[in-house]
Amino acid sequence: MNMKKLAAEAAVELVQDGMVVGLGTGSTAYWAIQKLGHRVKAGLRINAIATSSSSEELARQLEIPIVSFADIDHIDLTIDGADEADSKLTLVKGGGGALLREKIVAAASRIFYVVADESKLVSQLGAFPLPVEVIPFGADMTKRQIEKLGCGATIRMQAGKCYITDNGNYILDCEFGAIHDPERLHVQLNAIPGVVENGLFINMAHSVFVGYQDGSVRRMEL
Ligand SMILES: O=C(CO)[C@H](O)[C@H](O)COP(=O)(O)O
Repeated sequence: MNMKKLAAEAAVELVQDGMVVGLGTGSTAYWAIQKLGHRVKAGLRINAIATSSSSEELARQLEIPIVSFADIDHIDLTIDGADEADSKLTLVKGGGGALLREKIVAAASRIFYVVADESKLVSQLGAFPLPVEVIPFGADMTKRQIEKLGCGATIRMQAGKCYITDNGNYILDCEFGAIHDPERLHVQLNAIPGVVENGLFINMAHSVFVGYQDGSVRRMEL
């Protein structure tokens, strides 16, 4: 059972003609973009804005019209994945390294739908290391400052080199353990010079569509 595909397709059913749609990043958002591609081929008229170069490339292959922020003043609906979601719909995101663009796009969206398989639902955030995007200059110092907040941080690597985001930055994966006060941590992290953004998405998601092993999809709302 492809739980990610089920959840993604349920959310894409709600996309309407004429919308500006935010395209997420990752293996669940992949299925949403595929489904949107099918719907566009069948006549759905939308414009889309992508949260990563990889999602933009996929959308272009599927002939989904792509716009930029210069062309629009808001996004109607964004569909994106998550690494963790709790019962308040607070999220940890950034496992795919796209958290900054994902947060910019989500913040510009009237509706933000999260799509996930059931493994992403948690009673307590923090088992997944929190991704934090940092400027390369002084990254080792920024890392030490972040660690003073009570975590071990690791610079994300890819093929033996520092992973570079679409924005030319590094990702620090920060192991805080249980995150009891996400609002406070969010403020503390973003106050550190060198931190661009962190992967906590608080009061942003309107619904989380969860795909289950038995083939059902449940929509979580507050
Ligand atoms: O935040 C993200 C990318 O930066 C993804 O949404 C998150 O990592 C979930 O990915 P997947 O759907 O592959 O499990």
